[in-house]
Amino acid sequence: MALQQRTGTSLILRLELDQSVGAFGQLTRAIGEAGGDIVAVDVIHVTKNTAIRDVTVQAFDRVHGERIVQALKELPGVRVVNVSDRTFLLHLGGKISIQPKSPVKNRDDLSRVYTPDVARVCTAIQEDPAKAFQLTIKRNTVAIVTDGTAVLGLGDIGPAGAIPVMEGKAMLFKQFADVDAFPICLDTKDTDEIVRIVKAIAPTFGGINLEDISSPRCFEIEDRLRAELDIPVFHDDQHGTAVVLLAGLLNATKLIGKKLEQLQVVVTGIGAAGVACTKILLAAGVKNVIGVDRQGVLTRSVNYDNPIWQWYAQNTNPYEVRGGLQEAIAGADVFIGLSGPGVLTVDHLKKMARDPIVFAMANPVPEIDPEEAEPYVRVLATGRSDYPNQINNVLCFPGIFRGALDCRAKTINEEMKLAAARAIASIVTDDELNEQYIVPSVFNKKISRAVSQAVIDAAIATGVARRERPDYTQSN
Ligand SMILES: NC(=O)C1=CN([C@@H]2O[C@H](COP(=O)(O)OP(=O)(O)OC[C@H]3O[C@@H](n4cnc5c(N)ncnc54)[C@H](O)[C@@H]3O)[C@@H](O)[C@H]2O)C=CC1
Ligand SMILES: CC(=O)C(=O)O
Ligand SMILES: [Mg+2]
Repeated sequence: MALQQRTGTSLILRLELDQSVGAFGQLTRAIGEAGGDIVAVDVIHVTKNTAIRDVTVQAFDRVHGERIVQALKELPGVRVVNVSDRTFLLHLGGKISIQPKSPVKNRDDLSRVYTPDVARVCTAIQEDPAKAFQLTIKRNTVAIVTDGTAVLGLGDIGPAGAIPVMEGKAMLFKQFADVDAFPICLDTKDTDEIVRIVKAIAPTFGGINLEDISSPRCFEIEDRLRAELDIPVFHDDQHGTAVVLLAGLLNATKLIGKKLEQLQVVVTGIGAAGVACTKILLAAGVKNVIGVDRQGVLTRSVNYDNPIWQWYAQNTNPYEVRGGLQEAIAGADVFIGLSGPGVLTVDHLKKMARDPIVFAMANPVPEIDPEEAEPYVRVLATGRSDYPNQINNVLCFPGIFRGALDCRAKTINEEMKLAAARAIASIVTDDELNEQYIVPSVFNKKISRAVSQAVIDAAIATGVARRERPDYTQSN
């Protein structure tokens, strides 16, 4: 309930009210009695007998919103003309658009941007394909590719249902790092077909951000595209999440005074994000990670059909813990949730070591209600923007692609990811670091520059940059 209250839903109610003394007071009282919170009132139109007003009301959730509307419908002298949900209003007609960089004002402009003069530019690129980086949108454009099979924690909701999330990612790419990103939602789940389509569209793009493709197909799709394309291919749910998780953990462990090597870490949800987070933790020095999925703890004594689980079981759970979360979490320092709501309980928290660190990162609803968990943990983080410590891949993907595009990296490798994680962590200074502030806010303007510069340095050091001196005086 508390979680719902903080999330809430905001309704704009267009109401026609009789112009009688006390009518507005009755209206506000009815909304208050139904538990709604009036956020704003706008007068739209007034006549001698009636007034039309837009009343913005905050409700706990959709059902609560419906109850408020019903209460108003039953109120004498009030007519509910229309109900709009502010979130839906923000999505009307989509959230992004394409703008030309210069106007086409006359025939001369037309013949340059289009035929006949454009043909000279086309031929120049045909003769030297690398010129596509200078003379087209390629240098600053990323494809956000999904098949809609693992959209947030909503699961397989299909490619059309995935569009709003991909549009949202495109907005964030632009706002935080001036990267032009375009949503591409594919109506196929076939691995071979996805690989073929992405390869076929790749010429337009400087990078491919794979998003919300379910495991285990996501691993093969990414591996094959990385091998076959000469532009960065980055599965955000794996690596973006892993980078931000590591940043958060580096800072959280400073607070509890433990080194990564000393930690017992439990990960629930051994899918795209869970596997990548585990890999980055192992690369950063964590020795004891225990993975738990629906069937329980992954252990090396079991043979798994899923090859990535087979790898996982061989490389984690060094003390061969068996059972479920109940067994895995006993004495654990860190819980990392990348599974779904309700997985973690207060009973689990009570079994953890002193000063527990809990990153409940499932979206949109975390593994445990943060308000329920708070009294039992030292550091708490979620993937959401309405709580402190938002561990979300948005802290990573804009800056990492900004850096990769600027140095024309062929790929995004492990060193670039580790550098990005350290850069994000370093934005929180030792003076600022506290339980409520282990990662910088998404709106901290330093992030994208710090991440992109760290990524460029790592790309140059590891020999994957094709351009060493990006020009920051240009926007792209
Ligand atoms: N905060 C962030 O930045 C991010 C959060 N996520 C969240 O992490 C979750 C997983 O995402 P992906 O790895 O992309 O999905 P995925 O579909 O690849 O993997 C999910 C895994 O969780 C397991 N799982 C589901 N419910 C479980 C339960 N009750 N107990 C144990 N295991 C369970 C599934 O069997 C599957 O192996 C989603 O809720 C997603 O929104 C994912 C990426 C980034
Ligand atoms: C944040 C994100 O990418 C996800 O939840 O899937
Ligand atoms: Mg995602």
